Amino acid sequence: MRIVGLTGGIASGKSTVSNLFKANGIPVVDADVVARNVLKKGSGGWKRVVAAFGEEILLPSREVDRPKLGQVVFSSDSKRQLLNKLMAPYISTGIFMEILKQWAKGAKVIVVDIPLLFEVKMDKWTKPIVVVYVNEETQLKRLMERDGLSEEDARNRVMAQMSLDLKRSKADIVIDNNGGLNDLNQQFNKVLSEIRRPLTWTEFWRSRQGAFSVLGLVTSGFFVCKQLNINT
Ligand SMILES: CC(C)(COP(=O)(O)OP(=O)(O)OC[C@H]1O[C@@H](n2cnc3c(N)ncnc32)[C@H](O)[C@@H]1O)[C@@H](O)C(=O)NCCC(=O)NCCS
Ligand SMILES: Nc1ncnc2c1ncn2[C@@H]1O[C@H](COP(=O)(O)OP(=O)(O)OP(=O)(O)O)[C@@H](O)[C@H]1O
Repeated sequence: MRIVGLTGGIASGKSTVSNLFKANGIPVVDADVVARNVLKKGSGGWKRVVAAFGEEILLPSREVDRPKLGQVVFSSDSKRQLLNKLMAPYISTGIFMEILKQWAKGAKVIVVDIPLLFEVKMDKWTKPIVVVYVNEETQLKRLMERDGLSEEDARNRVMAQMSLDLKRSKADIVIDNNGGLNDLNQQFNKVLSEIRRPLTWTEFWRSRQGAFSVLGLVTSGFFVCKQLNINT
């Protein structure tokens, strides 16, 4: 199985690109969705986060008040690191389970959309790595417009991540999303044909089909050897 890593900065356009992959029949595992699920009321992640940050981060429904927790962690490095530490095991297990589900369904190529792919060192599990790049001005403008944030809050969120220039230098494929959606679509089509190229042998053995082929080979090898032993 080919596990494509999709990353970038906050509001650089990862979800927009993810939607293009989905529209073309490529399954996407979204780390933000996994992170949301592990913070649902009553879950293990929720309990640890409430124990560490207190009941003041809860809504009357006792679900986490996400904008409030965002305010807390995006204005303090130490609090963000604490949240990351508490949630990391739940998020990585959740992502692994989603990948496993796709493997069991027989998917040959999947995309894993992880904003913090490099920061949490999950880049070693994905190849190729696609970085959706924008310059800081476009990033801040799109972030402020989409989430209704002040410039200061938007800058805090951008600063909470590895710089996009550094991420770009670590990419196998860069999508420059400074232009409009037509431009993005054209670049996307090239990326799509790149990631749909035939699997390498290593990727093939990692797929469900490859694993069953190994099992089939081992089983028939066993019976052939047994037969040879009987006949000699
Ligand atoms: C702080 C929270 C509650 C704010 O929720 P909110 O709904 O406002 O934002 P959302 O989850 O949609 O995230 C939006 C974007 O913020 C960025 N972001 C989220 N968490 C972090 C973080 N810990 N460090 C840096 N950037 C982050 C990502 O680019 C993400 O795509 C939430 O982001 C969270 O639980 N973060 C910790 C989990 C995490 O690390 N998520 C990233 C997945 S790898
Ligand atoms: N090429 C583009 N032209 C104009 N607007 C765009 C373009 N690409 C994305 N956008 C807009 O920019 C905003 C951010 O994009 P998107 O939500 O895809 O980013 P993201 O990287 O997934 O963000 P996050 O890290 O917060 O999950 C959205 O409002 C989206 O509609």
